[in-house]
Amino acid sequence: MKKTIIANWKLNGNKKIITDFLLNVHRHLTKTELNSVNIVIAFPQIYLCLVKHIINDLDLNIHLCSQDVSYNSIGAFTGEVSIHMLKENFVKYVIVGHSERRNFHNENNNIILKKFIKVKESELIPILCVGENLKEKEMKQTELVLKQQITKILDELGNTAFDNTIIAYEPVWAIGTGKSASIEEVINIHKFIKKYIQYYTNNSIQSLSIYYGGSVNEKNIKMLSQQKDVDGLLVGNSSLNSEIFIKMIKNMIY
Ligand SMILES: O=C(CO)COP(=O)(O)O
Repeated sequence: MKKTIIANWKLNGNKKIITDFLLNVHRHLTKTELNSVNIVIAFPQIYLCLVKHIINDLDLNIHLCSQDVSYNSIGAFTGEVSIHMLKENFVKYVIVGHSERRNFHNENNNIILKKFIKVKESELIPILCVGENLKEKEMKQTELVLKQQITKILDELGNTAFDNTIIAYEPVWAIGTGKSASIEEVINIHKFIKKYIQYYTNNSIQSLSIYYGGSVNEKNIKMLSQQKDVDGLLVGNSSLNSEIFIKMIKNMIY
């Protein structure tokens, strides 16, 4: 199976920066390289339509991801973007429960569950972000926190909750800090998540992928992507520069 790289641009970029970025990717990666890795980009939602046109014009094998979605479908919800709107704009993946949404927008496990359900119902692929903060890590509560974040969804949706979905382990203390989790930590946690869900669903889970995110860069991406327990990587800061992003993709291949 191809490994995935997701560029999460958060609140960054503009039309020119995004267009130049895609032109550089087109210029510096061969067709074979582009097809060796599943490349997914989460630019700010407002640019997704523009990006789809550029990707089509350049014939780039890149998929679109949204950084968030509303759990409402239609109506008086100022500022929100619905799953239908994302679907109309060719989005394939939707990030749900990123720690920045949890922390800066007070999204709790109930809100995240509602968003997760919306994405699953629409047949887009949800990427559920989970992870502990520094205090929880220091208090050795990582597994407890992960269980709480995951169980909410299992309780509501049952054994098929995570079929054909992605869970991204993103420890909050590793995001934007330059301090990635160690390979051992990543492997252990990914194994723990998989085992916990297998246990909960009596082993009936199908095609659940587990990604890692948190200070992934051009140096550590090779080692991380070579691990069989790591199906993909979510990259913030290091994905903003096309040169580094291209280097990361090459490092995943060679
Ligand atoms: O939040 C992230 C991906 O969703 C990770 O961000 P950084 O790569 O900047 O640590």
